[in-house]
Amino acid sequence: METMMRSFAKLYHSMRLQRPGATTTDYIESISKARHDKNVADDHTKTHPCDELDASDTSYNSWLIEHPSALRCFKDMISNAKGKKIVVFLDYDGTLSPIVNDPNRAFMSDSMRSAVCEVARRFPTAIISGRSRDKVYEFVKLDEVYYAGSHGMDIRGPPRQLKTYDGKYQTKDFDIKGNDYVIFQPAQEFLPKIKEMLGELEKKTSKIQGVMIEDNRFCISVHYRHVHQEDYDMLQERVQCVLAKYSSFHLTKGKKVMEIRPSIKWNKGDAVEYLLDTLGLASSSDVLPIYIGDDRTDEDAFKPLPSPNLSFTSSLLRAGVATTTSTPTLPLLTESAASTHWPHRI
Ligand SMILES: O=P(O)(O)OC[C@H]1O[C@H](O[C@H]2O[C@H](CO)[C@@H](O)[C@H](O)[C@H]2O)[C@H](O)[C@@H](O)[C@@H]1O
Repeated sequence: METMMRSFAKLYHSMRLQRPGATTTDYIESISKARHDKNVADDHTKTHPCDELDASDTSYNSWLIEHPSALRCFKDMISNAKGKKIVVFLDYDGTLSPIVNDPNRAFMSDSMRSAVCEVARRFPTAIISGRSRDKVYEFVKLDEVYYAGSHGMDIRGPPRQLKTYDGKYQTKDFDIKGNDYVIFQPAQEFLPKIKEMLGELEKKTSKIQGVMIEDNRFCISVHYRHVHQEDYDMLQERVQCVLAKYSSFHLTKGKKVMEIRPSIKWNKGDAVEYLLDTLGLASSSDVLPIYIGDDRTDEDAFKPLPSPNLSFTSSLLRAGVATTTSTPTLPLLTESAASTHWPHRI
């Protein structure tokens, strides 16, 4: 218990420190201030209950009761973990690395790497990111961790074939040390279209200053952090124009980024379930999965987590990240509702 507490404390400490100007004492207090500071608010947080309501607001307070912050309830969380098998899921951008202007330079600090490594040596740990799996590995460089890239559509997980998929989408893999894995890629059939779309997006947006298109393998990110606000409409129209030709794709929104994803019912939450299943822990009542993330797509991952009384939000991390950006928002074009059954298209 003691060692478990130390490993998590180290991880939380690293997350707190990556927030510019953060100290361990001002952390919680700064959140409500950040919500009202127009200069530091990130577009992404505006519609979140945590950000629209005042700390004295009763609905905000009741929301907090249902979604206690992991940092504020750290001790409770640890005592709830007594006797449980812990599995740790982590987002990358904004969680293990700070939000920075250049997506190619979102490096992880050495102290964060060592904290994640320590946690991963004690508990099964996976990083689930919107980035390509290779890119996240390039940043993290830890072999102790499982990786899921492309919002969970590219998983390198435990070597367990699942009957549910009848061998479909699963291929065997191993690393240089001879460790076995299974790669799970439920969106393989979309790869040719994604390649095509990448070319079209690059052509259509090349004249708009500041656009950056990132190939995340099973999805595409169109970054607009450096685009002039007066060009937002033009960018939006051009992306929409390309997307209109590809009916089996849809858009979701992140921090100053539009994410183009295949329309299948598969997100970070499904990746969490898949990993628990392949770890042989899906139906065990003594399992405590912990997910830490800062973005809206991470909320998909909270959904499959069991018993609400053991679920904690990372709203403080969200607010912490929100203070690092200040540019205005590009409205979301479309966001499809997820259907409930795999393998539906959505
Ligand atoms: O699921 P995640 O790992 O959080 O990935 C979401 C997006 O993260 C990255 O973009 C974000 O971080 C960049 C670096 O700090 C920042 O410059 C950008 O504005 C953010 O949106 C990544 O580059 C995207 O591809 C992911 O979709």
